[in-house]
Amino acid sequence: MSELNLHPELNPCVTLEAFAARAGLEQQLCERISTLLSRGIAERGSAALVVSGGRTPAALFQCLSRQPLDWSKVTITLADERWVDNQHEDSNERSVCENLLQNDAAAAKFLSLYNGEQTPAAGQAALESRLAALPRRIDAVILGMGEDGHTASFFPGAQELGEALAPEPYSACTAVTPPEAPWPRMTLTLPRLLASAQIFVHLCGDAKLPVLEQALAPGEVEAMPIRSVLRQSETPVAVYWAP
Ligand SMILES: O=C(O)[C@H](O)[C@@H](O)[C@H](O)[C@H](O)COP(=O)(O)O
Repeated sequence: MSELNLHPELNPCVTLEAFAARAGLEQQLCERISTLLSRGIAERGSAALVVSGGRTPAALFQCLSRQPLDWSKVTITLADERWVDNQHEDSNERSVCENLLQNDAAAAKFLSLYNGEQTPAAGQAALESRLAALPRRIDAVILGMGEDGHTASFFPGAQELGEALAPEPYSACTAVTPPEAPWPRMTLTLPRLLASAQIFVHLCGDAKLPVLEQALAPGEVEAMPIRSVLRQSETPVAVYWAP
């Protein structure tokens, strides 16, 4: 593991770490998340974990699923979801069920972002109520990043991006129509994601490094919405990258 020195004036809330291999990244990230969840259980009797979809986290999920903690006291939900049912190959919930809700972690509670309404907008109010069951502060949030600089479903050019990033009026989730990515989405909002003890940005592959470097450089948040996470000063953010 080594320092990633991609930008001199790095936000003091953000750390960047490069790993020689994905296995080393996944092991460290798995241990840190396990520690955060165990601390939440010890302090409050329960813990909450927000994970992302996409291709990157499957091996991390499998490592987490074998962590020996009291998963029956952990609630897991997604940072965002494609508006498809959980049997669909593009469903993030399906990936969580197949890779994370297994082994020891099979005992965890999962809070689905998809509720069968015709559109995310139609399902938003009911989901907002369901998300109220989450603790005020999430113990750990795992985010990914697309090569366009999106994270969760904060897509550049999405007409709902402003609503997803706005601190007020508060909402925990919002519907998003990505200009290019498939499927309408439901995403947790930035305020909901930032109300957490620790955010991890989990990146793999050489293609993600220049995108991260550009995201850390000056520029509009709307052009690379992951900047909203990298520039805030409320929540510690650890960026982990492996080739
Ligand atoms: O629903 C999604 O697709 C994710 O939540 C999204 O934000 C993802 O984290 C990035 O697109 C990275 O995806 P990869 O891990 O596949 O590169």
